[in-house]
Amino acid sequence: MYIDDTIAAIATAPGEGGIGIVRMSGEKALDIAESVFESVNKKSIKDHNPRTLIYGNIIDDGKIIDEVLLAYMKGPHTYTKEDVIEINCHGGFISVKKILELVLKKGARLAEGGEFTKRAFLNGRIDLSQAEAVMDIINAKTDMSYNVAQSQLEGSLSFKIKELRNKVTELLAHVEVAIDFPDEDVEHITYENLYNKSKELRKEIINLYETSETGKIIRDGLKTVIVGKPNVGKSSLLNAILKESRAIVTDIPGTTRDVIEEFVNINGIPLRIIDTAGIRDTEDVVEKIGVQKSREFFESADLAILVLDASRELSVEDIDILENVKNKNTIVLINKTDLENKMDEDKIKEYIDEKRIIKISALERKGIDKLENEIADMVYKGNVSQGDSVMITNVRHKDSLERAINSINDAINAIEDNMALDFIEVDLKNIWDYLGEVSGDTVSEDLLDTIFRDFCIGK
Ligand SMILES: Nc1nc2c(c(=O)[nH]1)N(C=O)[C@@H](CNc1ccc(C(=O)N[C@@H](CCC(=O)O)C(=O)O)cc1)CN2
Ligand SMILES: Nc1nc2c(ncn2[C@@H]2O[C@H](COP(=O)(O)OP(=O)(O)OP(=O)(O)O)[C@@H](O)[C@H]2O)c(=O)[nH]1
Ligand SMILES: [Mg+2]
Repeated sequence: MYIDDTIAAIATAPGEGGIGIVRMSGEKALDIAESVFESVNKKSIKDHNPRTLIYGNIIDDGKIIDEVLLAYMKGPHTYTKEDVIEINCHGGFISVKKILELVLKKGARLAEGGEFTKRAFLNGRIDLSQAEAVMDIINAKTDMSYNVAQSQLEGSLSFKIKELRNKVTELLAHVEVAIDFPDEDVEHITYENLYNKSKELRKEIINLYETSETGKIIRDGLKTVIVGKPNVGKSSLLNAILKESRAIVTDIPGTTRDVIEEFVNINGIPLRIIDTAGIRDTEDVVEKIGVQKSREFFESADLAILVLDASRELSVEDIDILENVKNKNTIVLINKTDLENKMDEDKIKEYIDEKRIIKISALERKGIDKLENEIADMVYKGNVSQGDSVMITNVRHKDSLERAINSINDAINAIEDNMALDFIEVDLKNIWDYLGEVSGDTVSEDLLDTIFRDFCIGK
């Protein structure tokens, strides 16, 4: 693919900072840079060694805009494989904005989100899963999500997909030979061979697919909603987990009106923890909206933490919420265990597995570690992942693998039914295509646009 325009964007985060970077990529990057930059030694950019920082000024209409360091990287040995110019100017809002406007005036086009990385993909430096990993690195919330993304950027997933696709190619070759040179003996061996190899391949794809459950949580976080009736200590729990006084805590029921959302790292799992308004029937208009929101958040949660008050008897409201959570991923916390116990634990066990009932005191920060361990157990299901094996973290990849598995099931059924080899060939080609969606070998232009649109500007 030939790309002929030159893109520009601010690559650093907006705001006050020591240095800001304006970045350009494309055929005209060097010419545009030459037209706005004056090095102190008066030599043009191209007469300096590429990939060295050149000290000088950005000039517009004879006026100095900013004192900068400029780098010229000559394609194809660059991030995008095109000519790249980076201008390191002073940070803050104004300098970067002025320099960006100037290079746009000189013929560059404002880059779309992720467009530099998209070019790295289109120009063949990295595959699509690596490009997506770049974004995951930027968005990583814990060391573990970072490590998985880093390993994908290095090509761990690309390599695995290549390996799987090579196996499909081998199978296809067998099938094609048998189609081209029909012979009963050969055909018999082909079917048996195909059957065994297809089953091995299915196992391998399924193994990879199954990492996606944990993988998604490692990348996107576990949406965890704290629910319960008013005054049981939900906000106190949030504060205890965050180790800071984030939410307002009072002894007045109905204190929390809106949802409060924070990220916290629990044994490597990014937990999106959400404190909600206590659920009860109320005439207060504001509180009513809060209660409605609590219910909505609770519906879409990956994990519900139901808080009960140990110093009171189980009420109708508690039981009502218990009824709602019993079919979900739920942990029940019996809070305020520092006070005299009035809670009938046996009754709770009728709704929730005993293992998922934990006694805590949010006030004294007791039992929080037990809660954290239980969450980690639920996510890792015993097999603690360090995030160093090949892992599926991206829903798009998961969906493609699912399609590949369906096709290999079709192929295996076709072999079992002794169907004509042409049918099996079609299934195998589908597997090849679906696996190729992960690496980006077989994706449409539209899909690429949707994928890169979510990236940040300047990446
Ligand atoms: N200033 C700056 N910092 C940055 C980046 C950048 O583009 N600019 N990066 C990104 O945003 C990341 C670094 N990633 C990069 C990846 C590849 C190449 C590159 O030029 N690759 C060539 C040359 C390799 C070589 O010298 O052998 C290639 O692969 O052909 C550059 C940066 C992080 N830091
Ligand atoms: N003794 C004791 N008191 C607690 C504990 N946890 C919370 N409390 C107290 O219970 C009261 C209510 O706490 P909150 O955290 O505001 O309760 P909430 O569930 O968020 O209440 P709403 O926002 O109104 O739904 C406060 O007075 C807390 O200090 C605990 O473990 N032990
Ligand atoms: Mg509260």
